[in-house]
Amino acid sequence: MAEDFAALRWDEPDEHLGGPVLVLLDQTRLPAEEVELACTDVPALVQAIQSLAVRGAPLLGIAGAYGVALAAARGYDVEEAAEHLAGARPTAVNLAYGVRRAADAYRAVLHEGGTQAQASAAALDEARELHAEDARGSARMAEHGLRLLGELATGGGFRLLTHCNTGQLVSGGDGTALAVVLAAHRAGELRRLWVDETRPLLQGARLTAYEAARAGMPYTLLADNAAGSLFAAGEVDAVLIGADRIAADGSTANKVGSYPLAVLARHHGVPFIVVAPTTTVDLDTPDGDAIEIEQRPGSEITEFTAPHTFSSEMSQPGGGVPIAPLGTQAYNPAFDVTPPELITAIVTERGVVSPVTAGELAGLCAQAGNIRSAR
Ligand SMILES: CSC[C@H]1O[C@H](OP(=O)(O)O)[C@H](O)[C@@H]1O
Repeated sequence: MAEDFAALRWDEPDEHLGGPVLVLLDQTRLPAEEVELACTDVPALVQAIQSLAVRGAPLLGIAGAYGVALAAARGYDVEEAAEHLAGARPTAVNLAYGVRRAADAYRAVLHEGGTQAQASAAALDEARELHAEDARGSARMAEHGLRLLGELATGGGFRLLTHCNTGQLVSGGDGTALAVVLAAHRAGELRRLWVDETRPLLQGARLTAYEAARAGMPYTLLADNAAGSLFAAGEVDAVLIGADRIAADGSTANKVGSYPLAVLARHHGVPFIVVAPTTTVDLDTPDGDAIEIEQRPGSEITEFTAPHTFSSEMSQPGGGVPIAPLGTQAYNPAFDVTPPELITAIVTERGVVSPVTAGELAGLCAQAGNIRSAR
């Protein structure tokens, strides 16, 4: 595969499949296999979202919008589809936002007396626009983020640590945090990318390493527990992470393990940078306590499932190799919340918020037109 690739695509009606198809690169099979999932109905897409075959906040929004378009094009109940899609995963605000964008476009045409076919076309147009917006936004985040690193770093190239996966696999473009890393690499300014493996689902080891290798980046994989020793050794110039929901006060929900990195970064005087589009900011969620954190099956902790079989067994107890005594209870939040005071800057497509305050964030979102939440 070339360095760039598409995490999803819309295929026009296929006579064998009875209509349009949303094709996903199945991220649960990476890096062992590059397998495509052809979603022809909403339950299949919801399952793909819940199993993380398609994942990452911005891409969830794009997939949600295409899911509404798929329902409309195939004659399913669009309101039911929108509710099912928006509720597939609770934390990433982009999912509900993308669903709402396409559903509102569909409803508007019907409200104005348009036909079902016209309304269906409007939903697809909105999904495609959201997809294109995300790609454009990704490029702008990379620019803003690279400029910020230049202001923060001391020359000689950046040693950046990242957590989870925030590249082309979560976006219509190069991603969010990893888009900044890729821009640094392309500018010859990436000295080292430290990649947290990101237990339990290993998005770092499986996906970020996959993207970094394809891009030819100098990267090193590490166990999540090893990050502290890198900070202590002075080997990290900045931490760059994505986000799933940013509350109005700047509290940021991201993959579990992000908050400890923020504490380490503060202790060691290392910039902790969140990179996310303004569509990830939810002004109706006042603070971190109000963010719903997805709790995932304990079997993801108590069992190890080889990546090549993730899609079939990930959330079914007994599917993997037990790494804890049978019957062990496990605590498995998919995300944690970093308070604004531990965040050096939030980089968006509209610019950089630093320090992170409610006023600065609201002002930036107003510029972006995102003055209401996904609800
Ligand atoms: C830039 S969005 C990527 C974001 O999504 C990941 O969560 P998941 O893999 O569960 O979808 C993680 O929080 C990343 O930071």
